[in-house]
Amino acid sequence: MIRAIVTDIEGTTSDIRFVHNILFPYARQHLATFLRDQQQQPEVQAALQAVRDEVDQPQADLSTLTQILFSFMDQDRKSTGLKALQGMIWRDGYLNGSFTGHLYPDVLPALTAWQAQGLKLYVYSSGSVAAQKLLFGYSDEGDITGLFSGYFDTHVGAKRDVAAYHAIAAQTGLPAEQLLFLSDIHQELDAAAQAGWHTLQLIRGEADGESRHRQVTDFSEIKPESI
Ligand SMILES: CSCCC(=O)C(=O)COP(=O)(O)O
Ligand SMILES: [Mg+2]
Repeated sequence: MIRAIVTDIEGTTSDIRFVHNILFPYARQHLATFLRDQQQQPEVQAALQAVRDEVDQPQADLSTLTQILFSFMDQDRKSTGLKALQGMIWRDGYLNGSFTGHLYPDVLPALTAWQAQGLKLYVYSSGSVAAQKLLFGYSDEGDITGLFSGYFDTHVGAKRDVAAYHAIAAQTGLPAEQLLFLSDIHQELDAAAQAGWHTLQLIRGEADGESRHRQVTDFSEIKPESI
């Protein structure tokens, strides 16, 4: 029996075009100014140090780090340091009303119903936990963060690594067979399945012919009690 649902964001709860056409360009546009003005903030220093560690360049200065971060963005690299900085930059965008966090219309009704059934809800995204809370806190449907019991990002591991799903299961206190992971990316679902989780793949756009996971087109098709 499913007792908790863990959901991905990009391509699952929210349109990939919101992330790639709104969020990522906003971070790119403001990165250099943000780093110049905020580099002394402890959370910014910690993120920059994480980038130095990631590329093994302990002496890298701000100019070098800025170029590295631009190249990470070009590659859509799921760098923990980059993701932390993007989240800090997006905060201004949410607060000044530049955008709200996209939610597919089927998401909030389903999450609300699942919570009412007694299921615990969690988020697992490559975006930082702070960025996840912003997206759901300033969503198209208002602040829906109260629905979630917890948030996970790449600090537990990469989304294609089996170990990340073991770590999340341990933190929820539930056995793998009581956990359901929702994602649009079959390699992420492969890792969750290898950890013993149930999986469902969201097909919000083009079909994924290589997937071995059960597929649904939106959250209204998901019946946790029948899994
Ligand atoms: C928190 S919204 C931004 C998501 C993000 O930065 C990203 O790289 C997409 O990650 P996901 O794991 O949700 O596909
Ligand atoms: Mg996704």
